[in-house]
Amino acid sequence: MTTEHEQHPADPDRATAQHPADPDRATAQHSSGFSRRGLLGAGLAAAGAGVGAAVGIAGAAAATGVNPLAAATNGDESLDLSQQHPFYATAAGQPQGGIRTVPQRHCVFMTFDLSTSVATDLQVLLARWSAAIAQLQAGKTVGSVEPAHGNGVGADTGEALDLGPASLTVTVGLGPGVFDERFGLADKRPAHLAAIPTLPSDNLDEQLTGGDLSLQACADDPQVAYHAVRDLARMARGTATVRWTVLGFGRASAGPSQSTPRNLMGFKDGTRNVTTDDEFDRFVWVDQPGDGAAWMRGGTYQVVRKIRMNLETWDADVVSDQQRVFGRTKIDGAPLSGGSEHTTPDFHAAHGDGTTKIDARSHIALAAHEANGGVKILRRGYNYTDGLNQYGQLDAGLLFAAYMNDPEHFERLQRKLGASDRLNEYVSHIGSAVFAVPPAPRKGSYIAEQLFR
Ligand SMILES: C=CC1=C(C)c2cc3[nH]c(cc4nc(cc5[nH]c(cc1n2)c(C)c5CCC(=O)O)C(CCC(=O)O)=C4C)c(C)c3C=C
Ligand SMILES: [Fe+2]
Repeated sequence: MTTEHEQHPADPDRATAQHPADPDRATAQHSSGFSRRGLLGAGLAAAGAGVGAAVGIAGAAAATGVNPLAAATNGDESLDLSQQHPFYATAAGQPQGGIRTVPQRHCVFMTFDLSTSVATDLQVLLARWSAAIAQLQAGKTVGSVEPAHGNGVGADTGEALDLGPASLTVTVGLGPGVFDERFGLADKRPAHLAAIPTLPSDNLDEQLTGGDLSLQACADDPQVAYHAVRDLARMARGTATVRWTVLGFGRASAGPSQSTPRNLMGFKDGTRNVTTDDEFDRFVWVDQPGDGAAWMRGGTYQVVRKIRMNLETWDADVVSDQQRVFGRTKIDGAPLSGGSEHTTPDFHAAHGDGTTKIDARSHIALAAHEANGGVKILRRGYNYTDGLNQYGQLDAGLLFAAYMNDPEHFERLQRKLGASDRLNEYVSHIGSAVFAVPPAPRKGSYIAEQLFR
């Protein structure tokens, strides 16, 4: 598999935290210059080897369902909380972090309603957020925790002190409302930015839908991600109010060097995702931003859905049916047409009786690019839980976050999935929003500065 570090080796326009062409943005950096990765990895490997030797690896896996090899083989699972991603771009049109960035373990997503109708208030907020995010991604505070005057209010709430950058990225999005009549910015609206229409099977809660601004903070320490969003929300007081938020964990997508994680239904999620430079250029980055929206070149669109899972019903379903729902095996994530996880599914392969091995109403048969005019989207979701619902049942699901150069691509897929997907019996889309995500700013500038010129 190609690693992210091997991608875009010579294209400075695409140099980001993952792109080695630019040494400043070559990779996540160590704030201390000392990596614990090797030590942690070696420690885990030793622990795994010990377990394997004691009980017999295959025997343990069969008897308990626990894979004692996991710690030894998942090299990507060792964490280095001193790693940081730079916030500023070194050339025009480089993307913000949190899109192509190797998915971190935790994510806090929040949307805001603007409570002002003055464009300069929005401009000031974006400038203040940009400066603050640069600090936060470097593992610093956004201001004093202990003000000089004993009775002063701290600018930073302090709960991330000593935690390190933890690979934090904060991604800022602008919703359709930014371009309505309030701010005089209608002629700068990106070509494809519009509220997502009602789609089949939608069960949206108004309070979990929409927003004028979005923050997606992802980090390997949940407290670092939470602190970032909390202090940025604090900074927005008087200009924007919180609309809805979701705390995500256990990434439901994989970066190039990562093993595929599992969603709360127990299936590997993120196997067939957008990975190559060519796919990112074709399906994710905005190249044709539309009249007046040159400020969006190199950006993307973010579609977020809060999807509740009916886990009690799912857990009572037989595994063979669960596999039919997704079109893949549960343990290996292999397509039901055969092979292993990364084998290309054969949607025509049939049993002797003529029925296709991958059910035509399975999730992958309906979502695959082969069935959707070649369209792909980058999925970068997280699991979430809100505890228990009013009936004492598990309240949990998927914070589905996807990036694409035209939200119509999401709509196309969801129109089909919402109408026919076997998964619909077990899930309910309760939240939804769409945002334009501008490229990262250069140092001395801020997110979407060009929008206000
Ligand atoms: C509209 C887009 C999609 C929504 C909404 C969505 C919800 C959703 N997905 C899973 C679990 C899996 N999805 C998988 C594959 C997959 N899903 C989408 C799109 C949406 N999913 C696409 C485009 C694909 C790839 C299809 C392909 O090309 O084969 C899989 C299989 C493994 C993988 O490739 O990632 C799983 C598992 C859940 C649980 C869910 C809503 C709760
Ligand atoms: Fe899916």
